Amino acid sequence: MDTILKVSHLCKQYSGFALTDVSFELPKGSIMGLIGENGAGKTTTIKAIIGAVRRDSGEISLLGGDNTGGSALKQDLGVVLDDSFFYFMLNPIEIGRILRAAYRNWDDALYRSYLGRFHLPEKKKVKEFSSGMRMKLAIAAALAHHPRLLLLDEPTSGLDPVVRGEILDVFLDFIQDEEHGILLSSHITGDLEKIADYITFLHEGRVVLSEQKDALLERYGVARCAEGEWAQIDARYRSGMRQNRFGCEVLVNDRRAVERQCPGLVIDPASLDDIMTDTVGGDRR
Ligand SMILES: Nc1ncnc2c1ncn2[C@@H]1O[C@H](COP(=O)(O)OP(=O)(O)OP(=O)(O)O)[C@@H](O)[C@H]1O
Repeated sequence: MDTILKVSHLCKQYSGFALTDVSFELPKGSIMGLIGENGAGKTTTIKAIIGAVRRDSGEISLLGGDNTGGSALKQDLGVVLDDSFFYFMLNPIEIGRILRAAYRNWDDALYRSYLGRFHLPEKKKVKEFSSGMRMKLAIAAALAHHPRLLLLDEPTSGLDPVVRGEILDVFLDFIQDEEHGILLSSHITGDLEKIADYITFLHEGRVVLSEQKDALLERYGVARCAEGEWAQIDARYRSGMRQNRFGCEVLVNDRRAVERQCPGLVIDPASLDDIMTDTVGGDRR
């Protein structure tokens, strides 16, 4: 597998929180969604990848080298962090002038085409932008120097569904180039179901799973059980359980095997939300 990003055994300790043994690989030409509850460690992972957070141990290889490549590496990376700082007193055109000086491959025509595509006023000060407009500006700026790898921390948060759809289309266009890759964190799992090829799920600083999204959604299911019915499902297939008014829902990690084992049981496909909430939140028996 030709990877564009490989994180191996990454550890980072803060007081009260530890990122522990985080490993995953992003193949070229694909999009990975990083999911997990608030405080799971998604931003810390992305910051460690770009070197904004010093790791305690582990290896990070991106774009074929380690992540200490300095400014040469920066040219190939497009980054949007959830606390992206912008020059609030400037307008998008003035910001473009600053970024042109920082990036060898800065493409002013491309930048302005994104400003147009995202309906951003070129001459309005950023301090007068809504949070959604600021996010769109951050994405336009991240794309306009022709990066190969995009690292995006919650790029669609705060955006309405129509704009989210437009941004997802931009990501899908970007990934048409087989040499490109995208790692993005999001709480909007529906967006990831649409565009991600891989999912990495963090919980309390550890990787719960990291695999191909289609395989994951194919494998997992939600069994709708009447009271007591859950016990017939082999314990090794039960990944989580949630009580409801009619009995309980059991998250199963091998739908086909459970269908064979319990032919009468109704098993629906699981969503990423089901997998996240039931794996870490449910009542596990
Ligand atoms: N500079 C820091 N010093 C101490 N603790 C930190 C620091 N940065 C992050 N943390 C802690 O690390 C943990 C993980 O935070 P992180 O921002 O990586 O989570 P997240 O998964 O991105 O959360 P969210 O979905 O809320 O954005 C949190 O408990 C946070 O308080």
